[in-house]
Amino acid sequence: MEEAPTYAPSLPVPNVQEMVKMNPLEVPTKYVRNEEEMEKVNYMPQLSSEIPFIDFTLLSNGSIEELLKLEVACKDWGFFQIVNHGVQKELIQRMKDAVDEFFKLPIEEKETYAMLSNDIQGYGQAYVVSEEQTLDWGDALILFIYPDQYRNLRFWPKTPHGFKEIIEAYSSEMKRVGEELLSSLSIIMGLEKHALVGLHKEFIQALRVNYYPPCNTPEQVLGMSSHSDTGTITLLMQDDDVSGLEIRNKGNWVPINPILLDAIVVNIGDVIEILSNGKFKSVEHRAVTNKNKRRTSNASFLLPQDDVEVEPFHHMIDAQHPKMYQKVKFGDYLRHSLKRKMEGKTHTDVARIKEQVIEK
Ligand SMILES: O=C(O)CCC(=O)C(=O)O
Ligand SMILES: [Fe+2]
Repeated sequence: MEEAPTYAPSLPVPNVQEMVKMNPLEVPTKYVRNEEEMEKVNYMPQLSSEIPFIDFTLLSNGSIEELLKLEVACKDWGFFQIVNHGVQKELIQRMKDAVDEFFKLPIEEKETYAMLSNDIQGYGQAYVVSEEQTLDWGDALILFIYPDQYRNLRFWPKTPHGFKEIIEAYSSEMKRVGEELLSSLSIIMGLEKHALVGLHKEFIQALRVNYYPPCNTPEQVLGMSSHSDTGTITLLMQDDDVSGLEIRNKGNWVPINPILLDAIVVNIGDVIEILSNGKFKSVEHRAVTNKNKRRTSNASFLLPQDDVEVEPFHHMIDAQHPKMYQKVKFGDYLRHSLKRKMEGKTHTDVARIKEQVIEK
């Protein structure tokens, strides 16, 4: 059986949780963003309530109304929240509790799962490619979950007890929900229901658990730099009561607050943007931090295999919608993005035809 391929190296950087523990008031200059990057002038919290909520059960049953909502969400926001998804509340809570317990472990124990210098699985940070780059105020645990043979159990925490089984059960639910969403996405792209799942043959699913410690001056730092997700779709679970996720919409930053417990935040990745020839948007997003509260989130990424070729569907190209992207091999595309710092949508350049303007 084939093991997971290697993705990309990232430079070692300090553990942020530990740094804050030792010196809670200090914000080293390596983390301080310039004002332009923080862009608080374009902060539009009042738009937050317009980000669509979609009933997953109705959607899966083919409700035209929900399919239309999904289409609007993918075109106008690139993000939506799903409710009524059938993932047990108790399982979601067990996942959140286990994540909390893991990050509470002493640093020495967490570091037994530290990323190696050549790849992104394990505990640490990704996307750090130069000594000069401004660093994110957060730590992460990245694991490959599917296909099964991509799992490297060396990086799967043994504490808290049962974490492995919780991750497996939780991820299997994210896979179910994700694949079902792709059926609905196929329909709104004018394709046969199983087309997108078929195109991927077998998905890769990766889990990224994010931990953002509190920051004494949250207006100066970012928990996660602005980026768009490179894969097909992402399913994100946020903390129940701590905000931090912000998304781009018409040049503004709009927060997605956890107002409905257990809602899953879904976003369209670059693969869907390319396949749909730009009709459905892979939207830039970032995480901000809080002064007194730590925040966690966990993201399940559904990605194509390395050898899958991605290019716009013919039927989505016409005189009004000229071809925006050229064909890319997903493995090359992903590695290209992992070799850079996260910087909005700049990594999508390799796939874009000519110098098209990146919408913000
Ligand atoms: O913490 C968040 O809300 C965002 C996480 C995210 O964008 C990611 O892991 O790709
Ligand atoms: Fe993301």
